[in-house]
Amino acid sequence: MPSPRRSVEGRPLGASASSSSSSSPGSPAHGGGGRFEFQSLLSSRAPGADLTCARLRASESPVHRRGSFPLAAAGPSQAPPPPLPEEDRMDLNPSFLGIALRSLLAIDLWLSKKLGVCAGESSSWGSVRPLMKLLEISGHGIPWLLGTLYCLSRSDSWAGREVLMNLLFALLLDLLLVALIKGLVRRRRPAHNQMDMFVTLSVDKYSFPSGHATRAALVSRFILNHLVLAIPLRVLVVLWALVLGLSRVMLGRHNVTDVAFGFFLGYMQYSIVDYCWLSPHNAPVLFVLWNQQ
Ligand SMILES: CC(C)=CCC/C(C)=C/CC/C(C)=C/CC/C(C)=C/COP(=O)(O)O
Repeated sequence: MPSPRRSVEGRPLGASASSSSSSSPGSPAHGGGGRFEFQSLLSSRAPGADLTCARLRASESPVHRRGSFPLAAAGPSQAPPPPLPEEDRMDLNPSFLGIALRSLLAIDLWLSKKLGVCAGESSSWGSVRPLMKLLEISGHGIPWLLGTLYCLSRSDSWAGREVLMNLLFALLLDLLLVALIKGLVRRRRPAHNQMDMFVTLSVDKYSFPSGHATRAALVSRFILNHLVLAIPLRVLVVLWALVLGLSRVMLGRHNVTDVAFGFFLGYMQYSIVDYCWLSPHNAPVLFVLWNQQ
C-alpha cells in the first residue's frame, strides 16, 4: 500500500503551487490566471524551488533515506535523528518579514479588486469608465511631452525656456525610470484589467509602478514649485494627481501598491530634477542648441 507522502509547509508533496488552499485562483494572494503575484520579491528562491527543496528534504529525511527505517519502527534505544540543516529550519519557520509581506500583498490584491469598480463596462461603476479614461489621457506621457515641446517652441523668455527644458528632462527621466523598474519587477497587471490603453510601450504590460502615478506626483510637484498659482488652482492640481492615482485602481489597471509606490517615486524624481536643475550656466549647450532652432 503506498504510504502517505510527507507534507512540507502545509502542502502535500506532489501538489502543485496553484492547488495550495491559501492561493487558489480568486483568493487574495492569487493574481488570477493561475499565477502568483510578486513571487520573486517574497522568496529569494527560484520558482519551483519549494517543490524541489521539499523533494530533496523528503528524500534525505530519515523516513525516506535508503537503508534507514521509519521513526515509528525505531526502538527506544536508538539515537534521536540529527537536527535539520539550517536552511530547512528557515523554510519551516517563515520569517516575520515574509509573513508581513505576504499579508500586505494579500490585502493589496483584495483591496485593488474591491476598488476596481470601473474595470469593465459591466462593472458596478461601469458608466463612469469613459470619465476615468479621459483622466487617464490627462496623465499620459504623450500629451505631456508634446505639450512641453510645443510650449518650448513658443517660449520667448529665457526663464520660461529654462523651466520647460527641465520639465522635458523630468518627463523623460520619469519614462526611463518607470520602464526600468517595470522591466525589473515584471509584476503583471491585475487579472480584471482590460488592456485597452491609449499608446503604450512594451513594458506597459507590467504594472509596478504606475507610470501615471509617478507622472502625476512629479508634474504636480513641479507645477506647484515653478508656477505662481492661486490657492484654488493649487488645490486643483493636488486633487488631479490624487484622483488620477485612484482612477488607475478603479479602472483595474493597477493594484494599490503600484500607485502608492508610483506617487513616492514621482515625488522623489522631482527632488532629482531639482538637484540637477538645468540652466544656461551648467548646461549652456542645451540652451544654445535650442535657440538656434
Ligand atoms: C517626444 C520625445 C522628446 C520623446 C518621446 C519619448 C517616448 C518614447 C515617449 C513614449 C510615451 C509613451 C507611449 C508613454 C507611455 C505612457 C503610459 C501608457 C504609461 C503607463 O502608465 P501606467 O499608469 O498604466 O503604468
